[in-house]
Amino acid sequence: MTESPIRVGVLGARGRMGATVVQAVEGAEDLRLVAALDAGEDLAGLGDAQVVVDFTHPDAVMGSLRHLIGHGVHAVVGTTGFTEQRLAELRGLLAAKPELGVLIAPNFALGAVLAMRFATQAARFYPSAEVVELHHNRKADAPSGTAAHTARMIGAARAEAGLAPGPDATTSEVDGARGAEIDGVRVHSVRLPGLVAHEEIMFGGEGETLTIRHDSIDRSSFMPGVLLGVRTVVSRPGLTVGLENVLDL
Ligand SMILES: NC(=O)C1=CN([C@@H]2O[C@H](COP(=O)(O)OP(=O)(O)OC[C@H]3O[C@@H](n4cnc5c(N)ncnc54)[C@H](OP(=O)(O)O)[C@@H]3O)[C@@H](O)[C@H]2O)C=CC1
Ligand SMILES: O=C(O)C1=N[C@H](C(=O)O)C[C@H](O)C1
Repeated sequence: MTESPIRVGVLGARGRMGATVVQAVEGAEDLRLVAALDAGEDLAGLGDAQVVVDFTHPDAVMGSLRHLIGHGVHAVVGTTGFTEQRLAELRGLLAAKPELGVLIAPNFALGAVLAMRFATQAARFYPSAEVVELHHNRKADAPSGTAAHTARMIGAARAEAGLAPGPDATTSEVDGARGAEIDGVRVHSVRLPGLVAHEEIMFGGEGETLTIRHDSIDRSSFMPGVLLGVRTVVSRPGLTVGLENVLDL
């Protein structure tokens, strides 16, 4: 007997990512699109969705997640803006719903996940690391969720290896010229029309540099990861942060 398709709802359905997700879900035989909502639409319109995919806005996502968890709906979230405080709140809400899964991934592109993994492996071998992320100029947040996640992963690997802050002789700077500091790692944001989503992770050491670069040149790059998330989250209770955990990297 064939299994019934997973019923999927999409939040942010008229946005750049949401519209691409709608198409991807419609094209998948084992999934059925049951709702596609955007800003201002009542979440009751999600109907009997089993899994909801959220690509909206950092200011909107927590409200939606509170509703989804309260109504027993699994969630796959690409929206950025997750702080430790937000994650702690979600863990608290999920504790009362042991069967429910929420997957939050700052980046659903396979290459971006691999780039972060490779960067984490490289981190302990170099005294200095910096991240440059480059995106389209319609992006709401800076730095990107991916760059923040990358910096945190590198920062953790550096701390575990007992590395001191990278050597840096800067004593005078224009505000912002050295980027934002996340867990001891400098992160720089570029916004230009024509770009989609790109990241360079740069390491410097004695007489050499190592650069790991990933480019999403089309939003279709995120879809295999999103669909994998939808198929996985229904049998993965609790909060999962990062697609690397689903891919078991
Ligand atoms: N994890 C990943 O792999 C990726 C993550 N992202 C992230 O996804 C998010 C969306 O990006 P993108 O698609 O480019 O943004 P867009 O602005 O193109 O799309 C967001 C859509 O969500 C709508 N929206 C806002 N609030 C709500 C709400 N409460 N309920 C339903 N819909 C809402 C917006 O409507 P309106 O415009 O009217 O406000 C808009 O149509 C960002 O945080 C981005 O960083 C993006 C790409 C990949
Ligand atoms: O807004 C985007 O476009 C993207 N957002 C995510 C992020 O902030 O990391 C993922 C990807 O970089 C595209």
